[in-house]
Amino acid sequence: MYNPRCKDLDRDYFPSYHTTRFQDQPEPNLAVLEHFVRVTKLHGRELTEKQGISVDHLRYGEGRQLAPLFVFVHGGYWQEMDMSMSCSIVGPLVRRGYRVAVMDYNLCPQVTLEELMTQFTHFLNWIFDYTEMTKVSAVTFAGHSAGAHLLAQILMRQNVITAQRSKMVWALVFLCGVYDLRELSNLESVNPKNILGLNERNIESVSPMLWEYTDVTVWNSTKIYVVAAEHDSPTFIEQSRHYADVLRKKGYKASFSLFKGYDHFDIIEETAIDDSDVSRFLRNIEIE
Ligand SMILES: N[C@@H](CC(=O)c1ccccc1NC=O)C(=O)O
Repeated sequence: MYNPRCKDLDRDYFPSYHTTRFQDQPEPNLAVLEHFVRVTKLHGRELTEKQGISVDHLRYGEGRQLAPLFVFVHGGYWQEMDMSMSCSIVGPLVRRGYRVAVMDYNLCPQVTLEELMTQFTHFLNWIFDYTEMTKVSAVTFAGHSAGAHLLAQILMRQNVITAQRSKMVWALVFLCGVYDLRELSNLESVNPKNILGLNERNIESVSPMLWEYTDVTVWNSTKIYVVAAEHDSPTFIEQSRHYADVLRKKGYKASFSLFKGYDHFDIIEETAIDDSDVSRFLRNIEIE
């Protein structure tokens, strides 16, 4: 167990129960999630309405000059949220000279998690084709929660990610993710009626914590940041700490950090604010 003292795993795997905000509301967990959806959707709309940034699936830079690309993969435990709630991160990065790609993906149970993971590798392939076609200078990938889990595959798919491609990757940012799915696969709260399609046969192959990593050296120019929020559950925090350890022991340049003051949701909401702690962290990645 990631948190041996945990008495209620359902609770530990329900990020909204761990917020310290909205305590004056009858159900703070519902309030934090409702707030997250409202605020992140607003961030998306404001990009076009107030900030003059066009959000298609990709924002192209003016002309074809070299620019770094930032790719964001949203969370929602593979079954909720979509692109319209995933644009908070765009504004501050565009203002720093990045192009930003925000990924949309099929949700469970329309696809099983295994199918979604396969589709994610197609997305990675497409992104790298795009970087090659449009002269992107470097790429940073960030995933939140379930999106961090999906992103972990980038380290495994040598058939898609050639050495030349991994050298283009400045950083991988894993925000508040889960990397070992064994505990959550039987929780009705996270996997109702097994909509993720998990079983004993596939549980290890969908758990990045348990993978054998080979070809680590092709990633020696990529920094890996494994981040958890202070007000994530102890289980979530330990998953991140442990995953950073696993990666470091394999030889990756991986670090763990706990972001003070944030919960699972405002760590994303505040990516929309140019001088928030999380935006400052994302911005510093390029100069570290
Ligand atoms: N229903 C969950 C929501 C959730 O897990 C979640 C929501 C938005 C973004 C990320 C999430 N978690 C991981 O992917 C909860 O209330 O905590």
